[in-house]
Amino acid sequence: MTTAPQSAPQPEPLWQPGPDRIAGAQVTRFHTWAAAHHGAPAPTPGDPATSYAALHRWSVDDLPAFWQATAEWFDVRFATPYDTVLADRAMPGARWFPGATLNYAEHALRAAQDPARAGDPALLYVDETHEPTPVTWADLRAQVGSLAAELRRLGVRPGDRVSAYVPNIPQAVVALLATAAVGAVWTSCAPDFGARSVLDRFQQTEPVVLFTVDGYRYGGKEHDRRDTVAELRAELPTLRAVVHIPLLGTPAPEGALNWSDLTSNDTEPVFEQVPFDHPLWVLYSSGTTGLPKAIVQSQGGILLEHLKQTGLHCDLGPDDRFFWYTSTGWMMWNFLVAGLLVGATIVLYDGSPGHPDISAQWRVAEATRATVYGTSAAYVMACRKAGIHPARDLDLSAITCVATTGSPLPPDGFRWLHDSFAESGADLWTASVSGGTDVCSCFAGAVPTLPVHIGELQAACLGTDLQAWDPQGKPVTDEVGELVVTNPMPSMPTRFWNDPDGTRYHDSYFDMYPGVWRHGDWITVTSRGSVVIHGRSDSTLNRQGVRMGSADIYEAVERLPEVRESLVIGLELPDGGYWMPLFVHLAPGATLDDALRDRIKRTIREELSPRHVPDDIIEAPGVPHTLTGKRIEVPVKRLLQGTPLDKAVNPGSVDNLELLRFYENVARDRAADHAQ
Ligand SMILES: CC(=O)CC(=O)O
Repeated sequence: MTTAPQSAPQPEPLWQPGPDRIAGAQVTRFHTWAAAHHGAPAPTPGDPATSYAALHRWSVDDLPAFWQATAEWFDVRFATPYDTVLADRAMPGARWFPGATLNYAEHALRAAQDPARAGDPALLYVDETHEPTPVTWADLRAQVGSLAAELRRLGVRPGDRVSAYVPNIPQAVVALLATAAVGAVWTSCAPDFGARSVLDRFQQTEPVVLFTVDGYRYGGKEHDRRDTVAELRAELPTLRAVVHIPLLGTPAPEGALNWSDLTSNDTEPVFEQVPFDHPLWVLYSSGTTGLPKAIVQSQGGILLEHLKQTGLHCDLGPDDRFFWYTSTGWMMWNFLVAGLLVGATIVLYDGSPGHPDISAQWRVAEATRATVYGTSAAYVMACRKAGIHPARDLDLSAITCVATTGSPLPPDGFRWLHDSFAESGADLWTASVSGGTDVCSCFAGAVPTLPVHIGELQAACLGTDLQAWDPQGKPVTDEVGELVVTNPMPSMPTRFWNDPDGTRYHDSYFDMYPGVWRHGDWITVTSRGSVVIHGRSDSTLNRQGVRMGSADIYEAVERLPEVRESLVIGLELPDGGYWMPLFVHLAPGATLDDALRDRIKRTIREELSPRHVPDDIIEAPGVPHTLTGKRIEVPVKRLLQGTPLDKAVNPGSVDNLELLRFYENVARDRAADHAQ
């Protein structure tokens, strides 16, 4: 596989943490403590890169010691002790902390019991008015206690599924924590998902309760979802209760319970102590080519992994305000909630990133004094293109870190973030992170003690033996390979919900390299330990045996102001040939004439290589995405290969099904041309 030219051997970092930040980082303190108490190698004074590399090596070579240290460092409360840390390290099938019982929600609400913090905000809720509304730790705990008691009264038992069709509002967090307190299993969809998409998910998990809004506000408009809710109720026969959250102010429909009635008794929460591997929630894959995978993650596994991520990697603590722009239909929402585990205030924004204008997310960060702000790489690139200056025009002085995910952050995105904060004198840590729904976490990303190099994730995360492998299963460095993880992580799925013999789970990650997690991304692990993500390996472009990542092409092409978004597809033809069209969605006012075509080709040739230059450049009315905003490549490839639309894609998984008709027509026209 060829990729964008790699950085020179020792490039200048874009950013370097100062000595105070390194000394104050929680991972630094953890390292010193783990060396004293758990056999980690001693930190190398004055050399944070060597220190982190040694800590990471230890964390993957001695998994039990690392995870035991993590549990102790974060003071995880086991109601019954564990027999051993890792009884079986097989993948799939690893057995973590057998014998232990605990409760995730109990940990998320710990700060509420500190009298000094009970009146501080646990949640800061912001809608499109951009006016923050706090929910204190004490309020959050009381509401969770009340709702958990009501759920029990409704007959909800450990293991029952509790579903939610709600946006990113405080009620969603309360309902998740109450569900976890009971030991029931949470599952959510955002209310912009249509009925079919929700049913594809919830019909697999058969919930007994549905929390639902009547509608939501987005982009300055009200979106009434009462008809969809009625359809969900009709199609989910396992429901025993429906709880109505009147976001638009409508009365509860017939037979539904009122949110406020269930959450207003000031009841001490009772936390069911469940086994470590007891299911916490079911997340779903995008399901573009079939039913979404119903991914089960455990209470203990998520608790430990998220403590590690928020505390050691994002460096969050009680003084932080953690904002990630997300929805309840994306695992980054679950990751955002994890801020509570380390006592941080979490910022919930329910609204459009572009209302009233492209600066909306930055305004939320300003209004809430967010310290760590996460968003999508696509939003950063859109801000760059729009030419805004958020750090100059707003007071973003509380922000210490901007993190991105969703797709690789292109080098121009790193530069833009860094430069726009530097122009107002700020020292911004830019963290591009990558993982997935499958582990509800990151494999590589933020490390507060390491430098940031343009286009690179700082390092593999602790306890994650992340490697790039060639097709023979040999690790490669400074070369592109398949992203694999050679050791189990506690947040890996315990199973898929609807997969009794585990076949779908096994085939999703373990068929290429038995016993090793293969994620489906192309990556480079550099000799400096940083990581570059090149895109999905299931949509690889492969021209005459040379493999290329689509992300590299997007990055080059979308730098041109005329190109709003692009989609490249590589098609093996029946005659042994290869066709690689590039679809471009143009910016308003731009025209795809010969001059623009030439400029696109020249840009790709010069920035990547002649092999990356597409065979055709075709104007498209838009690029289809999954419901969590990722470009849809594989289904478009199938359409171009002649697969009918209803077989190429699961309609419930796409943001704009109509767009796919355009790609279907391209396939039809091509087939007609070839028939002549
Ligand atoms: C952490 C992630 O990898 C999030 C995503 O891109 O879905």
